[in-house]
Amino acid sequence: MVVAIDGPSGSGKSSVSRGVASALGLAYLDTGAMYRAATWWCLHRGVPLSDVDAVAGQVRTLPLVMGVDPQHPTVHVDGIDVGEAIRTTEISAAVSAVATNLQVRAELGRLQRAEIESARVRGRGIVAEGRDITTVVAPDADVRVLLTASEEARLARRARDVHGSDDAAAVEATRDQVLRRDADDSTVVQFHVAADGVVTVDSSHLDFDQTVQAVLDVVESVVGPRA
Ligand SMILES: Nc1ncnc2c1ncn2[C@@H]1O[C@H](COP(=O)(O)OP(=O)(O)OP(=O)(O)O)[C@@H](O)[C@H]1O
Ligand SMILES: Nc1ccn([C@H]2C[C@H](O)[C@@H](COP(=O)(O)O)O2)c(=O)n1
Repeated sequence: MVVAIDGPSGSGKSSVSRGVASALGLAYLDTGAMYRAATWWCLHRGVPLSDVDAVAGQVRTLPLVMGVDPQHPTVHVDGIDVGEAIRTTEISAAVSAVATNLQVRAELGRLQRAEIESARVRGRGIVAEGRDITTVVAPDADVRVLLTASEEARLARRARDVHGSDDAAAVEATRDQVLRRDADDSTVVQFHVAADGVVTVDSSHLDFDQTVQAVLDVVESVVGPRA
């Protein structure tokens, strides 16, 4: 089974997808982490992100290994564990420059399809999440979900993650990472409105466990109850 989940920043894609994959015994692919790893690789190799062709060339050499265990997802580039390095504010602020490079999207989309196919062939199945999984990378996935939440909920969640608080100052300091990034990313990919056949789950008024359950309910409604 392939489950595709898209949504804007802070909607809960990564954490909810891991919960769903764990519950169903599926692998888990964080495609945002692949764009972050590509950004880390370009900066590590001194490639200016404004040079579209140089970035694309560098990404074609990306020695990326994604660990797809939902309990312990990992990201290695050239043998280096970059799991923490790709979550820094520096990478979060820079990643849209790489994610809006259409040559990079073609290359990473190819790698993502290969990961999904490899899980499928091994008979394990996978939950893959990002911005264009339901529409471009795996439009033929068995289950396709758009996970949304209000701007207010998304900013508060990210503020709590990064600043340990969702007071006004923390929310303000989070705007760039959430709303500016979504605005930039939206110039090349659409993840605010569900495409035909994609089921919307709005988590604005759900807690984490309720949101995982809501997605599991969608899976069950599409593929039937688990054995
Ligand atoms: N339904 C929910 N209610 C409350 N908090 C939630 C809910 N879903 C996720 N969270 C929390 O919100 C934070 C952001 O979630 P997560 O990182 O999974 O979002 P994301 O959509 O993957 O964001 P990004 O695209 O920016 O990486 C996490 O701390 C997560 O535990
Ligand atoms: N399928 C995808 C996945 C991610 N992106 C972009 C959007 C973000 O700016 C960046 C990092 O994603 P995150 O870790 O915050 O989910 O990658 C994309 O364009 N397409």
